[in-house]
Amino acid sequence: MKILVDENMPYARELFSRTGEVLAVPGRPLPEAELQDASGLMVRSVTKVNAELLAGTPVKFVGTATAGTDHVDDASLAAAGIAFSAAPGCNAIAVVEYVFSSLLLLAERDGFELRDRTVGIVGVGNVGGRLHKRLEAWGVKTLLCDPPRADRGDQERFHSLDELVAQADILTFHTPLFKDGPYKSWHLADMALLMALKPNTILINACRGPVVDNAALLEVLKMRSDLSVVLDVWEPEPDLNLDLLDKVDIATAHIAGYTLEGKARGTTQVFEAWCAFIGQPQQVALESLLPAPEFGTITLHGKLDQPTLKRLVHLVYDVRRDDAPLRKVAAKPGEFDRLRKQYEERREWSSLQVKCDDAESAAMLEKLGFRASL
Ligand SMILES: NC(=O)c1ccc[n+]([C@@H]2O[C@H](COP(=O)([O-])OP(=O)(O)OC[C@H]3O[C@@H](n4cnc5c(N)ncnc54)[C@H](O)[C@@H]3O)[C@@H](O)[C@H]2O)c1
Ligand SMILES: O=C(O)[C@H](O)[C@H](O)COP(=O)(O)O
Repeated sequence: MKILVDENMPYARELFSRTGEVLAVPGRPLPEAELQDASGLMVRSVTKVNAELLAGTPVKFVGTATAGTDHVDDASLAAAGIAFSAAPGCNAIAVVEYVFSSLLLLAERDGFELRDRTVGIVGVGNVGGRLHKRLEAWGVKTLLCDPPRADRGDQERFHSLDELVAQADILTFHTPLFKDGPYKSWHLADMALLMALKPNTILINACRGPVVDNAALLEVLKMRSDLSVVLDVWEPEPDLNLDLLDKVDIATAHIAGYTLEGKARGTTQVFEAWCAFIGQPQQVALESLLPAPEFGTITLHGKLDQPTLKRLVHLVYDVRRDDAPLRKVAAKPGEFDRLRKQYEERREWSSLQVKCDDAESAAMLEKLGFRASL
């Protein structure tokens, strides 16, 4: 049995080879000839998959090691009798830590306390929900917008997008990309929304590029120098708008979810789904795969204030390590994908053990996702 796996899926070779012959291939472009004798296809978000691509091939299972699924036409796969499985939530912690890393950087640059700001979260699922919890733990006021959850009668207090725009100092998008339908998110942030943002708003997009109308954003940034913008995702990718890149404050190559843990979870979630599909169920413990973190333990004396939190956060992941390389190479074709393929190992905050002499600081660090002890 031959299984094609995206070459950007850590641990895929060693796991999938337990069940068959594995071939690691680039995701963009996918070498389609290899599908002719493949039973399974494991992709990431850069590979567009539909029944047409797989017609006439023996592929019976498609897995994506990603949270987003807009690159897969799952309805056409279902109609063709091809099973599909994704990896919901696999990299949610990574995206939350990306957002914190960015906000703490901007807070230091502009001299504000996060606790004095209101954060509007659009899309309160795996990413938005965790972001909400960690911001609340740090004492930051949040406003939540999630019409699908509100319509399902979820107990959380939700607001309209207009309310968030009117009240939030920071607006961060974490929705799937829906091109149509009742919860269409394509160009959710359009010219009108962008012009209506409060003075000095920070806008973050780490979900899908087209959720923010990039052409409109560029026009607005030419008129409004008060706004700060963090973009991890672009419209389009990989050929992002270089004028827009120049104007945003933090720019990265769709790597917000790229912790080793996040990617490995994506691989294991899809591997377990594949094993169940072929009738050989097995579970994989993430810890059995991951190497020990580079920076194990650090000692913290006294109280945890914002500058100290920033130092800890940036010790594990400083978003500038991804911003500068993108700006250097973005004009060259192929470099956006190269940065993503050759991504230097990044770990989650839980990889850092913080020894504290203050019980309150230790409790706070634990709530935020670090490992802390007294
Ligand atoms: N930049 C990255 O590396 C990266 C990593 C992970 C996920 N993502 C993207 O972020 C998205 C969110 O990830 P997730 O894991 O939280 O997904 P999720 O499905 O767990 O949560 C999405 C939430 O958005 C809500 N939603 C749907 N349509 C909405 C709308 N129009 N307005 C407001 N809310 C809406 C849903 O009800 C849901 O609660 C993914 O779909 C993916 O596209 C990007
Ligand atoms: O939806 C996701 O999970 C992320 O956007 C995804 O992980 C981005 O990385 P890619 O799949 O493109 O390698």
